[in-house]
Amino acid sequence: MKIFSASQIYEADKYTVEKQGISSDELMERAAVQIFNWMHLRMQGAPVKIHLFCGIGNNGGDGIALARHLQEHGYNFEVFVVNYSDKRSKDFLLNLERLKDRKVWPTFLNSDSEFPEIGKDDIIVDAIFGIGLNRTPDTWVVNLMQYLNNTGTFILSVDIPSGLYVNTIPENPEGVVEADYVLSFQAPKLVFFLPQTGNYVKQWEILDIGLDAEYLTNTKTDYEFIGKNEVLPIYIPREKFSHKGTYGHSLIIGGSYGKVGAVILASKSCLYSGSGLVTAYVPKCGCLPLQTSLPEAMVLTDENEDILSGISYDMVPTVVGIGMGMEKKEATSKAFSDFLNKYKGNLVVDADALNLLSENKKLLKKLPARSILTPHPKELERLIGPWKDDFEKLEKTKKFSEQYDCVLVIKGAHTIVVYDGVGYVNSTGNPGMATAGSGDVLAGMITGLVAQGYEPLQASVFGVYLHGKAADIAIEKCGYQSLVATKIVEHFGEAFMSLLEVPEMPQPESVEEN
Ligand SMILES: NC(=O)C1=CN([C@@H]2O[C@H](COP(=O)(O)OP(=O)(O)OC[C@H]3O[C@@H](n4cnc5c(N)ncnc54)[C@H](O)[C@@H]3O)[C@@H](O)[C@H]2O)[C@H](O)CC1
Ligand SMILES: [K+]
Repeated sequence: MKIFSASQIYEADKYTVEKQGISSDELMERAAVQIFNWMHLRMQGAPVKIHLFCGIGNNGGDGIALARHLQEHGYNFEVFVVNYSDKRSKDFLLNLERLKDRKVWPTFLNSDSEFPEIGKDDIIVDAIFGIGLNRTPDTWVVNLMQYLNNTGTFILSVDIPSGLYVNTIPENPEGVVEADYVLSFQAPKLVFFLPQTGNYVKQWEILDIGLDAEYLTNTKTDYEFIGKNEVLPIYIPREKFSHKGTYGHSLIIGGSYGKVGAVILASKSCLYSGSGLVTAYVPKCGCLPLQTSLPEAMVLTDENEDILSGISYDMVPTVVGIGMGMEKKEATSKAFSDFLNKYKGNLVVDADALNLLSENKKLLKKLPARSILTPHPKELERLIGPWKDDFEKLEKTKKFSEQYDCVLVIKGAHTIVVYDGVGYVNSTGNPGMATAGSGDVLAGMITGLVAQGYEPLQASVFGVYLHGKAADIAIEKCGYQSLVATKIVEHFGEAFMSLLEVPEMPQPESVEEN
């Protein structure tokens, strides 16, 4: 699903209005009807008090139009106009008139107004600011937002939590509504998924307001939201007349005394994601644990007992995954540099191999084209330098990825894969994954997918999705706290199978036989 910028949404509006021969107010009406239907389906006419807080732009207009539908269906509601400016939008005014025609009189809130009483079990509709916010809200509006947040009442935000911008981070973190649910028009906004702003959005859903399909399809976006529909076309089914050679030979290089587990996890993950063959390259101390815990993998050993000191092997890997549990000893650093001088094939770089790249930036130029780098936030910072906010982080990452022609996997609650100027925002995963070894498992999975012929970008996007999906399936059985990395691997099979599941169709009501 595409993630549009604010200017693209405004353009889509304009295009839709022209092409469908409708007025902009009709688009607002569609938005309001969609929100009303969503609420009506859940509330079924319940007399719960609804407090609508409406700004004076089109987001406020949506709220005012919604109030009209609530009145028509006998709901218990009250409308407040948050009068933060005298530049009221045309469609806001039109809907305000329509509401007044129905004898509904909103309360106008100004800088000196007292805020209304709100019960814990009531509902707040937040239609104060939408995607048109372009400066910090006035102090009294920030106070109102704080007041609403502190009521503990369920907050339903229209389009976006008021106070959030679409393309930047709010200057004042207090001046944002904390939404329990956001009903966003046509497409999610990038800020729903970023660490600094995602906390303002507990849950979200898309409402289709019928923006022009041709515009939506043909417009290229800087970000995409990756769900099942997006990964299904990537999936390569297995062929009947295939053999283990068809699915590649992965070489996992890493490990040091006390950190052999990282290589075991990555190798296991690589096998479970479908790599035909897996060889692990480890210091001598890693041989026995690998052979006993993972008989499917082959093992090559370094001359050194405890660390990697020279990487040489007599096989031709389809892909190399390097860095898990590797440590940054001098001999290892030299071995890694020598390896990069020689190796020009598919490469996945993780953990301490990333840190070695950060410490010796000259090595970056030696990375084979389209190498995949899988940093967590600290490793990313070491690679690209500090950032002032999430947007700058993304811009710097894009630049870095272009400069070194590499795919960057920014790990986080919503992992974002960056390549060729586009960010692919993952939809799966859960807080249980914040556990030791889950990164090794991801790197192993992506390596395994590359081995099977997935292109580096596809392998990264698909691997991140499946890794999160496996964890989502696993927590159904073990809960967040007990989700260890091994359990993620053990649910890869179910994650793959979930791709082929067809959503259950509603059954026709059974007809009783006489
Ligand atoms: N295609 C769609 O998604 C549709 C969305 N709709 C709704 O329209 C809003 C966007 O409306 P817009 O009028 O452009 O912006 P806002 O409602 O967010 O209004 C803000 C308004 O006020 C000015 N302003 C901005 N920041 C401040 C500030 N800090 N203090 C005071 N004033 C400020 C600014 O000039 C704006 O004009 C979208 O989110 C949807 O809810 C349509 O209803 C249908 C199509
Ligand atoms: K809003």
